[in-house]
Amino acid sequence: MSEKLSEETRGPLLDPLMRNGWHMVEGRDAIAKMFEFENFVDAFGWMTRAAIWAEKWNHHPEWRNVYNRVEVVLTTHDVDGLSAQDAKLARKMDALV
Ligand SMILES: C[C@H](O)[C@H](O)[C@H]1CNC2=NC(N)=NC(=O)C2=N1
Repeated sequence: MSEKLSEETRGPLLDPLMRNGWHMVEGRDAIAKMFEFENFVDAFGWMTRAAIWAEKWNHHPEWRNVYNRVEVVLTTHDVDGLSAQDAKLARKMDALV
């Protein structure tokens, strides 16, 4: 079961992500990033690879694809905020680019 990140634990987990293009979503305890690819097929292929990990970890993104861009929002619905699962999936998404 995920736990909501505390003020003490969120810094070390989120700071590296913030340095890599992720940002807090205004008004939500969530992180977001816009991924841009060469074309639609590259974007969709990346989504497919990310989806396999999301399903394996039972932790799913909120995402929107328009042509070569994918806007991703990560938060943990079960705890109504950010958990370590979000940081883990964000790291994996960055690694899959
Ligand atoms: C029933 C199912 O295991 C839960 O709804 C899982 C599915 N995927 C999830 N994804 C995300 N982002 N947050 C969750 O709390 C979550 N919970």
